[in-house]
Amino acid sequence: MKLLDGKTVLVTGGSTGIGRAAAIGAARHGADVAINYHSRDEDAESCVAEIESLGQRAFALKGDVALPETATDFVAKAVAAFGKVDVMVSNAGICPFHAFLDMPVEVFERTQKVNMHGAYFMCQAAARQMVAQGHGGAIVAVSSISALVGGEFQTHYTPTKAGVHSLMQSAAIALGKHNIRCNSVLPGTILTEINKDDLADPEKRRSMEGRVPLGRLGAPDDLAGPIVFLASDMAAYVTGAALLVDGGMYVNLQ
Ligand SMILES: NC(=O)C1=CN([C@@H]2O[C@H](COP(=O)(O)OP(=O)(O)OC[C@H]3O[C@@H](n4cnc5c(N)ncnc54)[C@H](OP(=O)(O)O)[C@@H]3O)[C@@H](O)[C@H]2O)C=CC1
Ligand SMILES: C[C@H](O)[C@@H]1OC(=O)[C@H](O)[C@@H]1O
Repeated sequence: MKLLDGKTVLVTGGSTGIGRAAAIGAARHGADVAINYHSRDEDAESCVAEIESLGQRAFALKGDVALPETATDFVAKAVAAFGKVDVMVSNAGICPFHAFLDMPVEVFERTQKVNMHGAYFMCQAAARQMVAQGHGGAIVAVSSISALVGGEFQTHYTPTKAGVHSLMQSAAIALGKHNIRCNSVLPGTILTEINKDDLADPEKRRSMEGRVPLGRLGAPDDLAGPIVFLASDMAAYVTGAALLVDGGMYVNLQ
């Protein structure tokens, strides 16, 4: 069964990792897909090619989500290409691991701007378009297990993920009257570019794996199903929710 037949889905950070898996997952479920990305031109083009090979329409637009105009431009180009916006998957994010006491101001500010401001502007631009269309929609934001727990080298990052989770709760209230649903997914540790260097340390990797009851770290595709579900009409009465997708890592106290 295809869950997103005839829908138009926008994904930020779609060149690689979780965003790419979400974009291709949406296409497998019948959606036309627009991806935003920041620097990986070849990966973005190969994502578009993979979506087109599934028989769906797709395009990639390069832009920095930290800037409000990237969001308005992305939504406008999607409307020009596909005629409408049904789903926004706000996923783009960075996590430059760094100690707290000597955190450079630029690293702190850039992380806030990409992860938090980026999510805000993208979700707002998509919501404005959905309200104008008048037939509802769905927003899925990629938060994190880190919205709920801390990280020694993530003091700049975890508050942005809590912020994204909170943004979905408030947006669910603001947009419910327009039948626009807003939910977040909270991935655990998923093997992507964002943590390649951090998990190159075998001891760190073993210790993270050891915390997962399902016995393995996640793959980007592990997020595709939950994101497609929350984007789809199967989740028609789900809004303001947060779905942990972490192999059980969060509940594993002892
Ligand atoms: N991997 C994990 O363990 C977890 C990840 N997450 C969250 O998932 C999301 C995706 O991360 P993940 O797939 O792991 O990471 P990746 O590094 O694999 O992918 C990040 C994506 O975001 C894009 N991006 C980065 N900065 C910008 C920017 N300024 N403007 C537009 N796009 C940008 C990248 O584009 P490009 O590469 O083209 O520059 C890329 O497409 C993030 O929000 C992250 O916080 C949450 C929990 C766990
Ligand atoms: C980048 C990290 O490996 C990853 O990011 C998150 O949000 C998770 O909590 C992991 O720490």
